[in-house]
Amino acid sequence: MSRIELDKVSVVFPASRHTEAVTALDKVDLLLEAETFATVIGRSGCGKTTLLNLLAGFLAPTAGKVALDSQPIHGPGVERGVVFQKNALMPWLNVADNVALGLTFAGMPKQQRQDRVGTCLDWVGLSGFANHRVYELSGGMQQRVGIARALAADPKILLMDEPLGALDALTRESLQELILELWQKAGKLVLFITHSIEEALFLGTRLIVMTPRPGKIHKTYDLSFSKRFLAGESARSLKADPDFIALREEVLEVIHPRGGDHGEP
Ligand SMILES: Nc1ncnc2c1ncn2[C@@H]1O[C@H](COP(=O)(O)OP(=O)(O)OP(=O)(O)O)[C@@H](O)[C@H]1O
Repeated sequence: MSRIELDKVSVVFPASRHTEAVTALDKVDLLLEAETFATVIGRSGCGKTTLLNLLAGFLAPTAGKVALDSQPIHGPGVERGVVFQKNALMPWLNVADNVALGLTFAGMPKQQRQDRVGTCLDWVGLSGFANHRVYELSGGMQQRVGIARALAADPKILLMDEPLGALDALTRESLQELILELWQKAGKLVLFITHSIEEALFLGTRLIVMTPRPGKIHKTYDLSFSKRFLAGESARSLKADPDFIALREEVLEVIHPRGGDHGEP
């Protein structure tokens, strides 16, 4: 059972010759329990990626504690899988070898590795593409490879930084549904950053709304739309639900206050 804990976490990027010091996160407290699907939304610069980088172990806090299962995070680890908007696949490797990359580094025996890669490709609907080069795949298929690669090592938590941000609307919707099905099947704790309020509301069981300067968690919401989707309701009817629309307006008001400044979310 995985559990993420942030205790009064601050991240300050020091001033440089050309820039002032930035408080990317200011005394952030957060507790995420196993099997939560946490979505994170907020204006550009509110500290979303900084939060994910702390959990991935790419960054250390300036103050406070970041822990996974009560153990402080000191650097990257196989128990944390990461998916980025640009999936950083190796173009000279085929799909299966890209998915196997971490397993190869970890020294997993070949047969076991092949079985695991086969399972993960099956999960993301790419069974027939194991021998394709990644440049032969569409953007959506490449993101599926990135997701399969992150799942291959069977991480406890999955960290996703705008994984669907570069995709067209239809591909994005189908991958949202795939990600929910994988989440249900694999039972991971997920942290998912997005700029789309609709996506954040649809996918999350816990929505984290952040505000900038300094980066803070403004409010969190417990949500049930994704569970209702997995129980059989259609995505379209959920997104038209009055509760969904009311929450969308409420969150929009925090991110883009009416009469306030109107930067990109
Ligand atoms: N390595 C760094 N050095 C200096 N400042 C940084 C660094 N990384 C991030 N920042 C600053 O910290 C703040 C938070 O950045 P972060 O990337 O976490 O925001 P974000 O919410 O993910 O933004 P976006 O939605 O645009 O990706 C921003 O003001 C950013 O300019």
